[in-house]
Amino acid sequence: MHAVELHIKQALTGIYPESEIKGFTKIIFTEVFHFNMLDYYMGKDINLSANEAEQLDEILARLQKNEPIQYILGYTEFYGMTFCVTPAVLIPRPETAELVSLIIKENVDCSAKILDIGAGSGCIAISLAKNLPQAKVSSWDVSDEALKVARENNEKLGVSVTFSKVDVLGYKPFGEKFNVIVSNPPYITNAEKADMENNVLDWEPSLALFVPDEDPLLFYRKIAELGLDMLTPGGKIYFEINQAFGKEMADLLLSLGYCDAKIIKDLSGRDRIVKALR
Ligand SMILES: C[S@@+](CC[C@H](N)C(=O)[O-])C[C@H]1O[C@@H](n2cnc3c(N)ncnc32)[C@H](O)[C@@H]1O
Repeated sequence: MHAVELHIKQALTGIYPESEIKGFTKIIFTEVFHFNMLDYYMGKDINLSANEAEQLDEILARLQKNEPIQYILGYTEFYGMTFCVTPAVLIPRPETAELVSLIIKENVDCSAKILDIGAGSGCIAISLAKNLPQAKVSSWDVSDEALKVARENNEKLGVSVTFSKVDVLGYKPFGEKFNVIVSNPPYITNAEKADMENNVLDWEPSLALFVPDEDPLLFYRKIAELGLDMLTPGGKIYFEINQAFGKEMADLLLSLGYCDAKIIKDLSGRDRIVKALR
């Protein structure tokens, strides 16, 4: 084993499983120190300068505190693009890419007006804007820090999503209409915290994650009610959902007067998306 690889292993053993340590090692070698992948797999040794050795120890100290590697690197991949991420934004998840894929597939031919509620890094809105070039995409978030990251990504990735500071829970519609509304809002109940990993609980923004136990559908209900005013007739609403509430979500949309509500499973077979027509 490389001396550096051994050093990483010793620093992280007992905190992470071996497979995850191997993943971090590969990222550190190839993405941080730009070591050639082939050389890495061939077992060639890696020589670090004094500065690089110091940088490695800083990274290991952060990993020892359970900080997600994406925040340490400052970026992550989503939908074939590199998004800046900071602890002010949720790290985009693969399930969310499935939501983006579905919306692109179902709206490919139209110059839709799309509203994304809860921008975070901007991953949904920016991926839609990039892949539906005729669409006009807007996105809201209540967090100034998240909006700063989303706007930076918007500029860096060369799209023109309009990001605005809006508290959706207090929003009163004023007549603006959209063809598509999408949201991946906070949806984890406090009761579910016990099952969550420390790297999420200690590092990702609570504002992006949690809803009160007594009202887990708080954001969905408010956004679906807004949709009644803000969607054009036949307009579409798409939500990423808590797997525990698929049926409740479909029932909620039908009770509000939406039609054709469908629950869609993610690649792991869990209820993950609900969509309906206005
Ligand atoms: C689950 S994260 C989703 C982020 C991003 N869309 C994604 O899929 O990775 C939810 C986002 O909703 C935002 N949010 C929380 N409360 C809000 C509110 N009252 N109004 C608008 N946005 C809110 C959070 O700041 C967070 O960025």
